[in-house]
Amino acid sequence: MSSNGARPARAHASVDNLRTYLLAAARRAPERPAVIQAAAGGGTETVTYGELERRVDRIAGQLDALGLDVGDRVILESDTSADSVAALLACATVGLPFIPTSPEIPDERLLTIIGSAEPALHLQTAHGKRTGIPEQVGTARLGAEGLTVERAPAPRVRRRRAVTPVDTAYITFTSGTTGRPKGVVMSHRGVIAFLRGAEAEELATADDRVANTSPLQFDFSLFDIGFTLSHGAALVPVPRDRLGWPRRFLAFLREAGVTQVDCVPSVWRPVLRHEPELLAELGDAGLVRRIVFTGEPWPLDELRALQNLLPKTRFTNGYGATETMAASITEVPNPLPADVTRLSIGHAHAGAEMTLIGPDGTPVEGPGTVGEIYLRTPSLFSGYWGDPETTSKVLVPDPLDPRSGRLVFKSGDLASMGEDGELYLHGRADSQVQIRGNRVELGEVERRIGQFEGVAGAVAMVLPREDDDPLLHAFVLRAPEGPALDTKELIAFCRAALPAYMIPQGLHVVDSFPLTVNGKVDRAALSALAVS
Ligand SMILES: Nc1ncnc2c1ncn2[C@@H]1O[C@H](COS(=O)(=O)NC(=O)C[C@H](N)c2cccc(Br)c2)[C@@H](O)[C@H]1O
Repeated sequence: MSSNGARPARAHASVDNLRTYLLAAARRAPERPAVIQAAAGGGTETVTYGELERRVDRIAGQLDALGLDVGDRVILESDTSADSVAALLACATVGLPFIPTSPEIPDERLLTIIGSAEPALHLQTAHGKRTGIPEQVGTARLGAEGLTVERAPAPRVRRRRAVTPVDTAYITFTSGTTGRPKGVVMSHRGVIAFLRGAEAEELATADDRVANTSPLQFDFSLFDIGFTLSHGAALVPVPRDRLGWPRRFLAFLREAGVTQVDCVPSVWRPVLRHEPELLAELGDAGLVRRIVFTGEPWPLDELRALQNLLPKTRFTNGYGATETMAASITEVPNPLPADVTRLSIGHAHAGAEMTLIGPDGTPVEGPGTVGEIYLRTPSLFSGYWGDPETTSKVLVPDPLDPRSGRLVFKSGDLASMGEDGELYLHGRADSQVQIRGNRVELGEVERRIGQFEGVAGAVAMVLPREDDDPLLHAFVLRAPEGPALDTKELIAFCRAALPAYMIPQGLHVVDSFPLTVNGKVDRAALSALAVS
């Protein structure tokens, strides 16, 4: 306790704190651009590392004045921007876990998150439209003066004096497969451990300008922020309303001089369909030198089409789960050799290791043998918020060293080792499905359909039926301006290569895939399509 016994003064960010780690560049070169963003009146504006740090300190002081304690949660409802980055670094400075949420999530989902996380404060931008925040939660807005408190949070007893690396940096709520959102709790130490591993891959330099295209609540955005700032590079948040308009999206990338684009595969679909030449011109102009993608398998013909337009661009496949931020970052050859039918997820990033474990709990041997990926890594999450039981199902004793006390992440992803020593995904363990007693490799079905002329992508899933065995459905994405798809021919094409039980019984040709708020194919929405 401090000398006069009064409430201890707040010990701000210490070692291994997200703020200290991400603002290191502000020491070295405060005049360098940290964030380049769309300006209100058109064009772009630049916030330097020095200016960013000033905003962080101002907001940290305002948060400090609210009398919250280390560990009290702050909901940060915003898109990625200089202000929201400053706000999350300010939270990290004073030890307040931030819960990133996007303005577009529905009210009831926000209320579910509030019910679970019981935050002290809801923070949105000056233009934020959210209303109806429960009385017990303080509210504030982010603007030119930093924080403007509308309803002060109830005062807390400050029991903690320091912010330590094991304290929570953020909690991000994923829509768990059960539909009930799970809060993934990530410590400062965890997220920094992953970012250090990513740095070792030497993907960027301080001269890079990295476009962020994901919503803030998707940890891909937290990766973009952490990756970019830890390299002393410039973060370029792409305004959400441009992502759907290829011409505006590409014009923005050109205007901001973007050298690296981080996005999920679905972001490129409309660009490929409507503005391939404009994209090729960006590559010719020496922009978009690297594309980083993650989140789900990318249909190879789409990836190949993109590579044809960008022969000089490097492609990086990032694989992993929010519970460890990610696991591997793998260079994809450009062009992808013609005989390659699946992307590898390589091997774990520096500082981590993926092991394939069989149903009996021992490592699987030999190429081609499928096992579940267990990840040994320092970037493990702390657990699911308020749910130790579900946590214990994925943070498990290391099967190769159970007495050590070390926990590993049981990923739920199946993979096998290729002849090349690299790992290849085989889908989710919990979506391994049986049709008439035979195990169906959904990825196998999707790959075969994807090879059919005129198909731009396929999603296969097994849907249950009342009092009958489940049915195998396939949703087929037509290639833009491709030939009309003859489903009988497509089924015959599948029969030529797949066993009978892997032939889709329900075939649905679609012009686009529904997407989740994080930009992934929305399988729940597709399954609803099948029964309608
Ligand atoms: N590259 C792939 N190919 C195929 N299937 C992938 C890939 N990346 C994931 N997945 C799937 O998505 C699951 C996980 O989803 S998640 O928790 O929302 N996380 C994510 O998607 C993103 C992930 N946290 C992340 C965040 C930042 C940087 C990177 Br680099 C990666 C994994 O368990 C996989 O099933």
